[in-house]
Amino acid sequence: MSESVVVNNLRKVYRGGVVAVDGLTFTVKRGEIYGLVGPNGSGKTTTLRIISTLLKPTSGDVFVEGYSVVRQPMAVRGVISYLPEEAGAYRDLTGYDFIEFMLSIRFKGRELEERVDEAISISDLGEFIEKPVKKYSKGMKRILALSVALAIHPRVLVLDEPTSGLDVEKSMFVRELIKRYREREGVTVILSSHNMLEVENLCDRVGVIYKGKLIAEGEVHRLKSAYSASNLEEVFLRAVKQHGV
Ligand SMILES: Nc1ncnc2c1ncn2[C@@H]1O[C@H](COP(=O)(O)OP(=O)(O)OP(=O)(O)O)[C@@H](O)[C@H]1O
Repeated sequence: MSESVVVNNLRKVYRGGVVAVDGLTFTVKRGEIYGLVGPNGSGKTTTLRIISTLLKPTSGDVFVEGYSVVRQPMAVRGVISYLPEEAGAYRDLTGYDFIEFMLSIRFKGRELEERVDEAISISDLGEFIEKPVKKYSKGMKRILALSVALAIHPRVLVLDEPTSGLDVEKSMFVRELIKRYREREGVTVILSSHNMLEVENLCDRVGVIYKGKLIAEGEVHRLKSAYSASNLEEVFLRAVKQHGV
């Protein structure tokens, strides 16, 4: 597998002096599902927003499919889809109108029709697709936004807390979608999550981030054995202790 996303000595200091990301380096292989885990405020969202070109790093760089987020942000945008944690949809639009509007930014004519049909099929929202988004549950809104992100056919999919606040059924639906899409399209996925169990089941590798630094990284079973831990939460606690950060 070759490299798809290369995060290189990334640092982000917000105005006011908060160091959100502090020398982060990691690589995600093409077709891999990579999970960033860490507590509130550890720098996950900041990192994902930089990868998606929504935020500029203070120093360092990220290469997405070979394109630099600093020097070639437009090229990066052409190969990436980003699902923010609070992926909103305009309340008064129907699900169908939302999908069509979002996809019309990238596609036209016949291709737009095909992508809209694909997003509707991915979302599996049945008759709700014709109802206003304000009638949707949080899970349905997230699935709607994810179906647009997938119908774009990105080479890299960036998902901030894709299942946070969703019930068991909707979380499973989202996880299955991500897995299926990776199998089918070979997309690279980077996601953040607080749900260690979910990350264990979904991700090929994880990066444990704490105070803007990567303090452990690897396949979950290897991390568990390296830290003599029975689950990822224990890995995290032992890594924090070991690194003394
Ligand atoms: N726009 C901003 N201005 C100043 N500080 C910020 C800003 N956004 C985030 N921060 C700070 O940067 C740090 C990292 O925040 P970030 O949202 O990246 O963490 P996170 O790991 O995604 O947290 P969570 O799990 O709660 O979403 C925190 O201390 C946060 O308060």
